[in-house]
Amino acid sequence: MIPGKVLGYYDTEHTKNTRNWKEVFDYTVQQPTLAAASVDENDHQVAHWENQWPQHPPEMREVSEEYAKEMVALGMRLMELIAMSMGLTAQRFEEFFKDHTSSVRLNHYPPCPSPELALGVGHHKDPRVLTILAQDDVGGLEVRRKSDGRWVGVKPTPNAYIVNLGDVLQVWSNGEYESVDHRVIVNSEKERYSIPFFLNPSHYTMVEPLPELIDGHQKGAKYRPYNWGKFALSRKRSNFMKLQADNIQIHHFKN
Ligand SMILES: O=C(O)CCC(=O)C(=O)O
Ligand SMILES: [Fe+2]
Repeated sequence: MIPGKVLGYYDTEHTKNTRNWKEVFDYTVQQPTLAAASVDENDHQVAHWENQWPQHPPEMREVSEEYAKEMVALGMRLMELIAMSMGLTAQRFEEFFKDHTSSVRLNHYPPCPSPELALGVGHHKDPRVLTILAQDDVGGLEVRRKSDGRWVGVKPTPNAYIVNLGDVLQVWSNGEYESVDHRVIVNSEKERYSIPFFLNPSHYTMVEPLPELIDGHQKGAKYRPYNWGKFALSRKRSNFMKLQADNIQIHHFKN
């Protein structure tokens, strides 16, 4: 990764300190996207992330931007429905998305000569609010079933999205809704494409259980507040490195 460049093309993504068998193109929805400049809690500087569009194909930028706009609209609609499902007003989550840091990722998983030795993406839970995933017909996404811990393949359904709840919703709901452990396996014959849209709050959002869901008693909160921008930046950095320790996760904020 070029220092300072956080968007665009790369093939060095890591999950839990292991390199993934894939290449990626990342772009954010807001231009520029306001983000934390450093992981230091006392540093209040704001970074401006700019997308890195290639010159070819020339229509890529316009098509990608239009797709992202539609994804935000769908994501916010889903947030209204999720809010209502929790007994909240439909607009309850709106305040967290004023300067949202949402992004789109174009994933390409090339065929792998030794698929038993690699993963397209190692097992993880999405750290964000929601993921709306489009995948082609190859398959490879697996979710871990809670009842027996087994990996279950998510069959591709034509013209359908897969919606994953992320860790931020788990915290907002005080653990009532859970993010799901998932991974991507690769195969030796076919390349695979997927396009996740990640709905993320504004960088300055303090993520914490909603007061009305813990009866206003801080004692009942299962998580301590954390700053989304600092958390996201710390995760993003560790995505490009082989670290000795696990990267930061919501369980680090558990009470
Ligand atoms: O490619 C996929 O199906 C899922 C990718 C994924 O889990 C992620 O990017 O967080
Ligand atoms: Fe994921």
